[in-house]
Amino acid sequence: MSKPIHFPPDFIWGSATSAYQIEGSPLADGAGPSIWQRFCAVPGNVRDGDNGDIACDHYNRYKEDVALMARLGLKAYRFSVSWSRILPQGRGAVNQPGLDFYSKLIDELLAHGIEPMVTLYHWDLPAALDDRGGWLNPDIADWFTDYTRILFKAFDGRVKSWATLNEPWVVTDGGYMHGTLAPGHRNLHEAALASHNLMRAHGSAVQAYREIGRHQIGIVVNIEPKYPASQSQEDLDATRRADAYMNRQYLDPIFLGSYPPELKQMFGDAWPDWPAADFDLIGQKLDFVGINYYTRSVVRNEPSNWPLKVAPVRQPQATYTETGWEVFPQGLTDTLTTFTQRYGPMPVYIMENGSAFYDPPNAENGRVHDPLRIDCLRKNMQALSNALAQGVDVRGYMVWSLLDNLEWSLGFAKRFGIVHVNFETQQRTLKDSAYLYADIVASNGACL
Ligand SMILES: N#[N+]C[C@@H]1[C@@H](O)[C@H](O)[C@@H](O)[C@@H]2O[C@H]12
Repeated sequence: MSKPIHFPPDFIWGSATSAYQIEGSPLADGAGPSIWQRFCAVPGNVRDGDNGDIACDHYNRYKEDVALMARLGLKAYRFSVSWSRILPQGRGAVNQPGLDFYSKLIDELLAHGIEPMVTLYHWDLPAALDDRGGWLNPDIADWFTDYTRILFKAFDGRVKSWATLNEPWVVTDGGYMHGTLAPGHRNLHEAALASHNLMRAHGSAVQAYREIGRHQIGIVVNIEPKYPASQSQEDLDATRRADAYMNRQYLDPIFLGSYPPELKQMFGDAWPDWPAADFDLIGQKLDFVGINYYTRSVVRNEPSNWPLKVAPVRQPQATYTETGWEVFPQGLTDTLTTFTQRYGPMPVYIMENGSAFYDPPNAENGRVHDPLRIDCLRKNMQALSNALAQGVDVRGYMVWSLLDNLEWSLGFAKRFGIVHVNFETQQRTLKDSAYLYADIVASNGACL
């Protein structure tokens, strides 16, 4: 029987997006190109040749979208800042119209009683910095810190929640290990170097915030809990490797002062002995951790698979989303309890959770019925409540996503929004899941 669903009275309900996925107008008002602009321009990189030139046109429609958030009763909105709007060359001269856009967005949110939660880096590195090596250049820790200082000084009076990075694992695994995401490299040595430089940049930005900021700062990581396909030693070892690579790689250096030993075993000479001083920098105290949870994976040993030698095992009875992810709400509970057990109690936000299903508007009444997304949402709410009942200090939940948007290399075909976007007309239509989410927010989950 399901346990009673309960959320703390001050639980923060919101939604999440990212700049390149929704804003459009990537070069407007003096902005510089990002690596995603370049990546999308290479034929074959993005499904259907899609790109962020228009996306949800949020750059021009942000007031309409904030009004949508207010209609849903959201208490918070997690968005990212495009680095190359602020610093078109990634460093040097500030582009004031870029700052002005985010200042107006923040004021619009505050005017509607919606807390802005800012992600400083959500994958759209300025192309000019990639020309200087990007995340492979150790100087990027200083470049990133200089960029974040500009935002801290400009917005910390109005923004009370900052996250340095979004999903560093995806940045390195997609961008440098497998080449499926910008900047499209496939190099084991580069993946290790990018990963470590991301963490150095994270620590340096937190250090800068402690000099300037007055509120809270954290990091957002994706966690995909790993479950062994069998109790054989090979599968148990494979599961540990997968967990070390995807989950512990980013939280261990922050909270435990070292990387999981499995990484050196997997990467070999591609994984140097990093300087001890780097871990002092990376290990800056955080005010919260943001966790993005979507799915789990069941893992078996697969010696032929470079470089982790693991393979996922599809679960025959399970429901899978359009992105091929198993619907497994128990994994959300397990992620949260495991986090607390490994790193100790601390404030956690679910900064992304959602599902991609294709639900076209009903031809007769224009409504968007999305029963599978509603089923996922209900089950994840139960799982979240169960984690809270087990003592995990979860402070809030941001549904991914407010709007259907550019799903990176999957283009616009994969729709995560609780609000449907017609990308021809830019018409927004609340899906049935948006109405349910509004009820959840209004009742603090009591409607479930
Ligand atoms: N795929 N998928 C959906 C979602 C993606 O759209 C976000 O930008 C990422 O932070 C994270 O991968 C999750």
